[in-house]
Amino acid sequence: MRDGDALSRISPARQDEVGLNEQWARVRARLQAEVGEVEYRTWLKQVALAGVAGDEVTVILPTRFLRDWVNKEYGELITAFWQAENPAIRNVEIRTGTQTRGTAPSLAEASAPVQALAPAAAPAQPARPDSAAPLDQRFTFDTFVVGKPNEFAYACARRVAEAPATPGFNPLFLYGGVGLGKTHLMHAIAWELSNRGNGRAPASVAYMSAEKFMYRFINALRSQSTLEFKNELRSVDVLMIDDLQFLIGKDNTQEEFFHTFNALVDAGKQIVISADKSPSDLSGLEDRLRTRLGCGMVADLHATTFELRYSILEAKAQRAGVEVPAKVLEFLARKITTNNRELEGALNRLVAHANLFNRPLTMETAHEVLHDVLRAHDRKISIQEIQKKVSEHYNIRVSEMSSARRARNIARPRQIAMYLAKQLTSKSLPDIGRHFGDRDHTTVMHAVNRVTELIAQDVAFAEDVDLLRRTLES
Ligand SMILES: Nc1ncnc2c1ncn2[C@@H]1O[C@H](COP(=O)(O)OP(=O)(O)OP(=O)(O)O)[C@@H](O)[C@H]1O
Repeated sequence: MRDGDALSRISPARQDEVGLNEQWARVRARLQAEVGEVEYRTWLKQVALAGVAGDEVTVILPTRFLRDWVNKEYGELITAFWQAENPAIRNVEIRTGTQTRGTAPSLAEASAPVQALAPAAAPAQPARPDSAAPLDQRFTFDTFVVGKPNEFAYACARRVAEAPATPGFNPLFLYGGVGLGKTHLMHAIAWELSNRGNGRAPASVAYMSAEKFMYRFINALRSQSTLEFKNELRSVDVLMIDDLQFLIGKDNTQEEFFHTFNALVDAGKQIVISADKSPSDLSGLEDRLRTRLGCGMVADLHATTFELRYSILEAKAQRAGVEVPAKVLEFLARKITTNNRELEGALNRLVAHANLFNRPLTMETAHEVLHDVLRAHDRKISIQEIQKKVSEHYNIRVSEMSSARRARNIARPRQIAMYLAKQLTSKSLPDIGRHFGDRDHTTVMHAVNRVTELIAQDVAFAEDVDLLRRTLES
């Protein structure tokens, strides 16, 4: 997008914030006028100004997909409009990121290098040593949905955040399967402790994965700075190590961790650990470490229930400001049962779709957008099962599914069964045809199209098919 020839004579841009915002408002208005309201709302409304550094403007978009699309389709237009506003601008950089304030950055930020501006991280990160990892701003107690499977772990985490290093809660050991919220709870504790009010000073918190701990330790060994590493870690109020199972088989790192652990607990500091198993099941960890890990509070995050999954989806959809019908939430909560990360990922895809196309979400859209995820979670519904259920529903004999009879009361249920076979199984059209009296794949395709049409035209018919689908999926 650079246009070096024409503009190389012009000095770097130094704009005050007001001027910058005004220019940006005019650029947006011109974009809107140029591409029209619908296109603007679909693709460009979410473009936000991140800042100006030298002769380069940086704008940001919330997703990579949007960034790439806007870059490809509108990059030149945005650059041209910026240059028309301000001839000192030579380049417009389009990145992913989110804006935390409604306006452009301050003058000090605007003249800082672009790399420092995007993507914007929201709340200030807590005081922590250099080796600690940043915290995810989304992982707070407010956004954690509590249900039967995680209420105990949540209560323990809350307790530690309110009164760290209370005997009986130190260390706090959180364990459970993949994606059940261990990291979320750890970050929530860290945010809480680092923003403490009521006259209490913010605690210094070091959160890192066990893997990072090991690499930091190895680096310290190499650069002969183990003393600094030890001092750095031992100076914190709270040490959190995520995914401790990574230390299995890493004897030297375990040893170092054991000493750090002891030094901190002896000094009255809080330790929070997460792992995929309980301390007693973490075979491969040294016995003395396992014993110490289990001597505080051990809390299990159990596999989620349908109710918890539904509540998580509901809360996340609400936060995203997108109306998702209860039927769609229920469908996702029934279908994606293994881990909350996948559940959230599926919802995010639906939300992005709804935002992009500005269309309400329906069951059809959910099936369309998430077909790959759903297929992976397929309960392996068989065609025979579908044929049986549909026959029962329409009160016909199962053998009619394969018969040559073309009477409407037989042919329509047969078409519905073919449609459901296409939707709910991963079988190909010829495969499906074979199960229905060796019919040709074009017959199956016709059935799928006909049922799709009828669903769009006839509400009662759509409800009938949906009911059958839900019965089969439950
Ligand atoms: N109870 C919950 N309420 C809201 N969001 C949740 C909940 N449980 C999990 N999540 C979300 O699911 C995703 C995965 O959670 P998290 O990363 O905390 O899992 P984890 O148990 O640490 O997994 P791993 O074993 O892979 O480290 C995150 O986006 C998190 O916000």
